[in-house]
Amino acid sequence: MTQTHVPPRLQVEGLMRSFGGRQVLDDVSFSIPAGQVTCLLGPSGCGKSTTLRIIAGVDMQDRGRILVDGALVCDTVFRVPPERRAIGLMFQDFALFPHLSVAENVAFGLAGSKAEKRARVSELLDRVHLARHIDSMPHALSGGEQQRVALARALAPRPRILLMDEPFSGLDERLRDDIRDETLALLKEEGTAVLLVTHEPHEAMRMADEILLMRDGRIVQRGAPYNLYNAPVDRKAAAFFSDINVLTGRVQGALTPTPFGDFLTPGLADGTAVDIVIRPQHLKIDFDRAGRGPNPTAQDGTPARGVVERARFMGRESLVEFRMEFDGSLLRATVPNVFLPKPGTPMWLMIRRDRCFVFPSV
Ligand SMILES: Nc1ncnc2c1ncn2[C@@H]1O[C@H](COP(=O)(O)OP(=O)(O)OP(=O)(O)O)[C@@H](O)[C@H]1O
Repeated sequence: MTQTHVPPRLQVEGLMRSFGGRQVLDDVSFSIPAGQVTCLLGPSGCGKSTTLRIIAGVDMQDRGRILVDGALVCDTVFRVPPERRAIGLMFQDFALFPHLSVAENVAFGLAGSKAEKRARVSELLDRVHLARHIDSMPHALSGGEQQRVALARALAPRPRILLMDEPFSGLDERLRDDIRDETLALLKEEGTAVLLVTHEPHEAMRMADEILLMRDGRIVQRGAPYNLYNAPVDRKAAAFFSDINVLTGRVQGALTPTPFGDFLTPGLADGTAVDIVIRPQHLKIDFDRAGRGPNPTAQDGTPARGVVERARFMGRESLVEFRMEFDGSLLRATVPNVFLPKPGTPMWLMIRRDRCFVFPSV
C-alpha cells in the first residue's frame, strides 16, 4: 500500500528578520497541520508578532520561506500578495468596521451570490450565538460579543490558516476563559490551522495542541502543553509557566549534595554548577515535632527546616513562604485550599525528586 504524503497546512522555514541591525527573528521554523491550534508563546518583544506579520504578508523576511499546503507562498524573491494567501487575521482590538452592521462585517470578505453569503453569515452567527444581533451595529455590542463577530468574520471565507494576535487580551478577565473555550470549539469545527500569539502561559495551555515557546527571536522549545510544563528545556522555560524555587549546588560524582539531600545529576562533570528547579506545588511540607522532622525517603530526600515568613490565601490554594535555616533563603510552597500557618512557625520541607528539574547554571 502506498502512503500519500500530506504536506502541513502551514510550513515556516528558517525565517530571519532584523530591524536596524538587530536580529529580531533568528532561524524560526515550524509547521502546523490542518485542524491544529498552535500557540506562539513568549515574552513581550521576542518576535511573535513579527512572525505573524511575515506569514500574513504584511512584512517581509530577510531569509527563509513559507509554504501553505506544500505550495510556496513567499521566499525572498517570490511573494504571493496578502489578499491571495487564504489566511485569516484576528487581532486584539477586533477592528470591526463601525459603520457596517454585524451581518455586513461578517460578509465583508465573502465571495459568492447574495444567497450564499447570507447563508454563511447566518450559519456563523448562529454558531457564535449572535443570530439575534444580525442587524445590530458593532457599538451596540459588548466586548465579548464584538470578539465573537470578529471571529465569525475571520472564519467566514474559510481561510486555510487563521492567525490570531492576542485575540482575548481586550476582554474582561472573567469572560476570557468562556470565550476561549467557545472559540476553540468553533476553530475545531472549522478545521482550520490556527497560529495564536500570546504572552500568557495560561492561555496557551488552555488553547494549544502545540506550544512554540519563543525567546529572543528563537523557538527554544515546542511540544504539547503537558510536555512544556513537565519537561522544560531550561530554567527560563520552567519559570515562564509558574513561580519556581531554585537551589544551587555543584556536581560530585554524578550527585549534587544540597541541604535537601543528594540529587542525581548524571552526565555532568564534577564541579559543574547546577540549578535545581522546583515548582511551589512540589515542595512537601511537614510539621516540626520538638525539633524533629519526617524521616528521609528515596522519593523526597532529606527534610530541611524553615520558618514561616508569610502565608496568603490565593483562592484555590495558599502560598506559604519559608525562610530556610540552612542559608536564610526564601522558598515558596503552595498548598491546596486553606493552609495559613502563623509567621514564625517552624516547619520541614522536602523536595519531590520526580518533580524537580536540574539544569547547568548559566
Ligand atoms: N517595524 C519595526 N521596526 C523596528 N523594530 C521593530 C519593528 N517591528 C518590530 N520591531 C522590534 O522587534 C522586536 C520584536 O517585536 P514583536 O512585535 O515581533 O514582538 P512580540 O513578541 O510580538 O511582542 P509583543 O508581545 O509586545 O507584541 C521588538 O523589539 C520590536 O521593537
